[in-house]
Amino acid sequence: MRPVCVLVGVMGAGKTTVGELLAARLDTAFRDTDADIEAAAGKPISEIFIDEGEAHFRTIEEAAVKTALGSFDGVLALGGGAILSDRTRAALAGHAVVFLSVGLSDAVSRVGLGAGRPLLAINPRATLKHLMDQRRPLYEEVAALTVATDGREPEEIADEIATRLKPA
Ligand SMILES: Nc1ncnc2c1ncn2[C@@H]1O[C@H](COP(=O)(O)OP(=O)(O)OP(=O)(O)O)[C@@H](O)[C@H]1O
Ligand SMILES: O=C(O)C1=C[C@@H](O)[C@@H](O)[C@H](O)C1
Ligand SMILES: [Mg+2]
Repeated sequence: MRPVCVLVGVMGAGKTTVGELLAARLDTAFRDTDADIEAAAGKPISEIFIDEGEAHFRTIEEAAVKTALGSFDGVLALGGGAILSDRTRAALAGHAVVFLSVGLSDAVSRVGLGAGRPLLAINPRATLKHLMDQRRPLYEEVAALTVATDGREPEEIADEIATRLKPA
């Protein structure tokens, strides 16, 4: 069993929003590893960061991604930093990974003050810029498709992915 596609991208790229729409279009289920982690921990990711720290979050995130990749056949969204793990990037080889790209100004306007996103608690704009610069090569490394999202409605993005996922 494998996901029909796996969405990656920085916070605010629209993985959750577009993923839900895409799953509905493809008549399949949607799953988000951030939600899996919160359900298993019984608390929000922001509290996991406060109580156990980011390193612990990354460990449980790697396990959550591995589980989902092997047990789910719908549309899967990963957390924005999941691709930081070498093992996760290796596990994504051969999957239909879609990188939702977004520029800094659209990402900042989408995440606002970063509520619920612990890494954006301080200076969201500068932090997002740093994360985007650091991670873009990793998203590109794992992606089979890159879809630009700036200035576009989530429905239009989901339609493009559905079209491009279809075998020629
Ligand atoms: N294409 C878009 N145009 C305008 N707003 C969008 C678009 N995609 C997502 N949004 C909005 O941006 C916000 C962030 O989107 P979303 O939560 O889907 O991002 P994400 O990539 O899942 O982020 P995270 O990595 O933090 O989970 C939401 O308020 C959503 O409604
Ligand atoms: O970009 C990141 O590192 C994160 C993105 C979110 O999806 C969550 O996984 C968490 O807030 C960390
Ligand atoms: Mg999300």
